[in-house]
Amino acid sequence: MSPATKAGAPSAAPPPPTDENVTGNATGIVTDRATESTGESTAENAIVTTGLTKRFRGGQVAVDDLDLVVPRGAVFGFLGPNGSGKTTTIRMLLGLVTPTSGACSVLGEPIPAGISRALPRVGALVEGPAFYPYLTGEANLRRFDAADPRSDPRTVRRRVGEALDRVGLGAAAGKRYRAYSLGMRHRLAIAATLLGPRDLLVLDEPTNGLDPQGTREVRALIKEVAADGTTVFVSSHLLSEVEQMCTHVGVMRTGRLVAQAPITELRAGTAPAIRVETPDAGEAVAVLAGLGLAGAVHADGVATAALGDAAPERICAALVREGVAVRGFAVVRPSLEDVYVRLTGEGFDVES
Ligand SMILES: Nc1ncnc2c1ncn2[C@@H]1O[C@H](COP(=O)(O)OP(=O)(O)OP(=O)(O)O)[C@@H](O)[C@H]1O
Repeated sequence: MSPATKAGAPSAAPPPPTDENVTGNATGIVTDRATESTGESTAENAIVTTGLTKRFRGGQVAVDDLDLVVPRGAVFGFLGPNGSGKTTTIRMLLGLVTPTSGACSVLGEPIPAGISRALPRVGALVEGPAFYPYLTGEANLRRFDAADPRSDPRTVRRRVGEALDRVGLGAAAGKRYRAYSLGMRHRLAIAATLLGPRDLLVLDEPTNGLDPQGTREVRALIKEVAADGTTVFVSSHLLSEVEQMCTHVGVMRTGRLVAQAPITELRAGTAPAIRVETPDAGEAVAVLAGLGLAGAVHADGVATAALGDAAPERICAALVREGVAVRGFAVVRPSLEDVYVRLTGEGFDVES
């Protein structure tokens, strides 16, 4: 099997389901049953799933009754800890694994029935890239393209060149893959998803194993691709990453979707607070409470309270007026992690 086609290769043209690991289709995936039951338009949304469920042989429910809606044009962060069902969901969306029940549509096409119409417009990167180490980046992409029966060999030179330029590897096109840094390898994998015009990119943990610099590069690249109008569905277990890159987020936990919304909407659900660094934290709390701010407390030389409708500059002025030595003063917006903890009541394997 060539590296370009073996499971786990970045694939703009995933192979048909092998179903080596599926429990068959006892209840039958009703893929042509429209996803209308959710009332979500498959035309306006790049991905819609309804009750999507995957139970592996042995009874393991990897994905449980998933109703996912990814609007067109979004950078949708599919967030969840290890083992929460992200990859299995992505594999179902790409027709690589057959759902046990439920339905899904990609770019308005039911999967798997309409997969041949949807996939040419989808670039997908699932798990680790697999390229020939002794070939150049350009030659690897050419081989990769040749493995896609839908691609046109007459335009391969131009398309490969454009994809390499797009990911910033134009100058390194003639370098052997084995001489690429890890960041360059990830970029080449993304280039492989961009060998044709794509309406949707599906990227499974595209920054896995990258150093902070490489992570930043890939994040910037994803934003650039999205700015051109491509919808991006990207899985990650890193909250900070999703927060910096995505417009929308869906949070998975043990196979279930516990939240999905635009990031701004999720954050809006948690009120901002003020944070005062001072050696007079006890006095600061008294002043804050006196101003009517709720939840004023202090610990380790930091006084905090809910901001409410109060004007931060007035709070700061009042503290100084009352003789509190203000060393630091900030309005703290809740991070996605705060929201996640509030939603699920749990911590998260955060890595910033
Ligand atoms: N082929 C399989 N057979 C049996 N169980 C599986 C199979 N693939 C995945 N699972 C199980 O399904 C659950 C979800 O796995 P999945 O890989 O979808 O999670 P994930 O969120 O992508 O995790 P990670 O972030 O570690 O990649 C896990 O408990 C996993 O062990």
